[in-house]
Amino acid sequence: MRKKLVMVGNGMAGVASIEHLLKLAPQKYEITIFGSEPHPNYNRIMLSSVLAGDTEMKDIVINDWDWYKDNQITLHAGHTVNKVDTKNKTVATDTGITESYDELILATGSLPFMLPLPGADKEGVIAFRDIKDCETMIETAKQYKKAVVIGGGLLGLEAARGLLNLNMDVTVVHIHQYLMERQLDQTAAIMLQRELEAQGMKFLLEKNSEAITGKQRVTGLKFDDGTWAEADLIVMAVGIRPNVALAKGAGVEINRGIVVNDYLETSLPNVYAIGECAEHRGIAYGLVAPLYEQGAVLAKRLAGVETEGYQGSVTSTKLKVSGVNVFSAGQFADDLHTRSVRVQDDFNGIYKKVVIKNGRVIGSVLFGDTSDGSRIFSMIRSGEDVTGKEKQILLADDASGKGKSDVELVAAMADDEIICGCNGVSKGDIVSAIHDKGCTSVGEIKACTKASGGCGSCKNLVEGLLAHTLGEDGVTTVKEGICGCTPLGRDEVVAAIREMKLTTSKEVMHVLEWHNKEGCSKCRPALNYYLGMVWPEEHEDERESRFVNERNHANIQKDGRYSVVPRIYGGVTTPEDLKKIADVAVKYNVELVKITGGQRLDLFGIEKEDLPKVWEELGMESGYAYGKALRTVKTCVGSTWCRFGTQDSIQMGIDLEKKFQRMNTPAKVKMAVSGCPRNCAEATIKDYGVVAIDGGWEIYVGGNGGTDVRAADSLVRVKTSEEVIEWSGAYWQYYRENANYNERTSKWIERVGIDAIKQALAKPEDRKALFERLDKALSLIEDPWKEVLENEELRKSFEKLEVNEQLAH
Ligand SMILES: Cc1cc2nc3c(=O)[nH]c(=O)nc-3n(C[C@H](O)[C@H](O)[C@H](O)COP(=O)(O)OP(=O)(O)OC[C@H]3O[C@@H](n4cnc5c(N)ncnc54)[C@H](O)[C@@H]3O)c2cc1C
Ligand SMILES: NC(=O)c1ccc[n+]([C@@H]2O[C@H](COP(=O)([O-])OP(=O)(O)OC[C@H]3O[C@@H](n4cnc5c(N)ncnc54)[C@H](O)[C@@H]3O)[C@@H](O)[C@H]2O)c1
Ligand code: SF4
Ligand code: FES
Repeated sequence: MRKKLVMVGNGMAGVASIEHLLKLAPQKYEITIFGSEPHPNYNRIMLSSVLAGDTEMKDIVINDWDWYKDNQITLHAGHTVNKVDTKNKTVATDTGITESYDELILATGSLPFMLPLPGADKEGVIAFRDIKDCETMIETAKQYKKAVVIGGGLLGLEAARGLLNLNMDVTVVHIHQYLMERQLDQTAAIMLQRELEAQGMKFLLEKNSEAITGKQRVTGLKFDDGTWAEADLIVMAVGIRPNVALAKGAGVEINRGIVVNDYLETSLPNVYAIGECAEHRGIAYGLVAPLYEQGAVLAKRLAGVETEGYQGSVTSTKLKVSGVNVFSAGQFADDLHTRSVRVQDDFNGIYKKVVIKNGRVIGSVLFGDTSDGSRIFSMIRSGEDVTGKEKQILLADDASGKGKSDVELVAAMADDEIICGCNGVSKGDIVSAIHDKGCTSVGEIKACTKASGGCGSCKNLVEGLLAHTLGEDGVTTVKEGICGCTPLGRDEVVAAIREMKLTTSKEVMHVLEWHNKEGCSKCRPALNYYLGMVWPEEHEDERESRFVNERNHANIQKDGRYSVVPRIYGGVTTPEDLKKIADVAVKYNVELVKITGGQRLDLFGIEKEDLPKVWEELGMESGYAYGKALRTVKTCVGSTWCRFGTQDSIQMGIDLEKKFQRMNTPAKVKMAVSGCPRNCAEATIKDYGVVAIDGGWEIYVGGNGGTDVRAADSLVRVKTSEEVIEWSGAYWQYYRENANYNERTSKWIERVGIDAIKQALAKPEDRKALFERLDKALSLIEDPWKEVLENEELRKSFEKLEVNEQLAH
């Protein structure tokens, strides 16, 4: 006789455990499952993707009706168990079904916390927890416009992104000073907020909701500061509470959740609890990875297989919002006993932080680039000693000191270890898909096993496992799109812009079927650049797509104020200009005047609202110190003053700067001119360097003096100054037309090879055509400072700091 196993709750944790049990002891139990929801077991995580329109409801079913039949499981879907009689070992449902058990699993999950606000029972006030909520939102969006999401945590932001995709006007109301405070520090949260605002989300921070207004249906949300927000739909995403009512009624010990030991046993015999309803060593988890780990242990216990028990989990999270990469793990906040390593790059929207205590990594926050996530998470879990290599965790260029590579990480994993937490896919499952189903790419693994189809944070590990199993050559690498919003690469996008005559980012995203209709911080500035490059006349610069410095034509500093660098051609100034600069510096309390490495004067500590006045009073052109553009042309004194000089390097530098100022480029570019091979202007570590030689000039390209120092390659030797300008124009246009957005010339040349560039510029007629195209583009660009001064609306945008920007300071 088989023993009777009854499970209450047909959700992710419980059914995953049953799957394990069926593998370990297929015949041991006669299994009955009760579930309140009228569906077979589905992937709750993927509701965010369904809402965002990226996945269809039918694709999130984990085990369909047939699976229950095939495994002889009786499923009562749509029936809620409302009584457990532990004496007689029976359960009873609200629909009149009674079932006896030998072993009982409580897998009742959580309930969304609903703020007990007056009016919370009105039509249009919902949570985001199940298929029904998801369907309600999709239906509501067809009829109504204004959505308010209460709660700026993971769930709230994923709901908000989905509602935006449904064309609703979405405001997120958050009680805390910054978003996702349970997962992020303030720096990462501000970067996230900026990115989401750029996607169209609105935020009301530090707002305490007081009441919901409306008659039958909601009309708005009132706050305790007397303000109000209009709403046709309110989604509450303010956390969850373990669903313990049934267990409590049965006399099982409850704390926050149902208290369980390492074997998932409750205080009563033959009654187990698993998943979000359970509390193990004081923790009730709210993510699936720990629940799968619990499931494996419970399955062993029920199958009679030896297990050392569940030891608790370290968790990591990743926000599932297209175009935004956010990762958080462990203890990410600093305290007296921790020290951290951080990398912050506001220009590319990247922030990485690793928190270390007693020589061990205990937590991390990554924003913008989360590719290090699995590696760092593995360090947290293993507790390995990183003393002396702390900085290399984030900063090493190669793998040395960075810890294990993804291939090494997966190689060391046991077969039943979970690689994809979102979908509960183990290393063994993926290896089987590779061997038995012939999968050779991440896309194929996703299609076969669903691994990497959720938050995407396991993608590196899946890639590592493919490489480990098949060898590097056996893996099919699918070309990466320019960002997560599209599978298309740069060349395909640029070709489509040309061929289909696309002139706005919206058009590109629409016609090329971007997954995320608003784009993201990676593709929006890139598209704006490509469009401007291909259609200099037709494309209107999309200011909102640019990063903050380019929008404000000045460099934002650490303290939120700005620095201003006026154009000083060739690094040569005059007493009149110096006087003007000094006057402005005094008048606007400039705290620091600094001579830069590029021979310019940088005025630090200017308030945003003063920027237009400063520009007006300087009466000089913008030095573009903030832009992906020509920054500076550095010169040495040259033949006019220097006894070694063979050419007039100052004049050459001024001519180059006057000709190419305001030129937009894929990444910033710097030039230099030296009057003899002694090269005092350091021209061979510039993007474009000109060095005087006997009877002419030698032109160098692709140098870099920054993080990755690179000596420039010699491009050509020419005789006259006119030829220097001609080659320069052709070279710049070729770079503009062929490099990836954000690709410095040094990286570009390494990628395409100097010979290819020499070949492309070899013919005079090709150089002429390139030059003409650049000339055309340059003729259309105005000085950006002047543009602001002459445009009332633009000037106004500097007047007052917006609330959200104030926070960023
Ligand atoms: C939109 C969304 C996105 C998420 N994204 C992520 C993510 O990216 N990563 C992550 O790790 N986690 C995510 N989560 C959390 C994750 O879904 C949960 O941690 C997980 O589903 C919990 O599994 P569970 O089995 O404990 O509970 P559930 O999946 O909630 O299952 C419990 C089931 O029991 C049923 N039930 C309850 N009481 C009874 C009763 N008395 N009788 C019969 N049936 C009953 C419920 O109806 C429910 O179907 C997300 C959650 C949501 C809502
Ligand atoms: N990508 C993911 O991993 C993912 C996605 C969705 C949900 N989840 C999980 O689902 C569960 C529910 O998510 P959640 O975001 O609701 O929970 P949460 O507890 O992580 O976040 C709730 C947020 O709401 C805010 N809040 C609380 N009261 C508020 C109020 N009165 N007004 C405004 N804001 C208020 C809190 O400050 C908090 O940031 C969590 O366990 C979460 O981990 C995970
Ligand atoms: S590079 Fe030559 S010309 Fe220029 S300053 Fe140095 S020595 Fe003089
Ligand atoms: S861990 Fe989220 S998709 Fe794999």
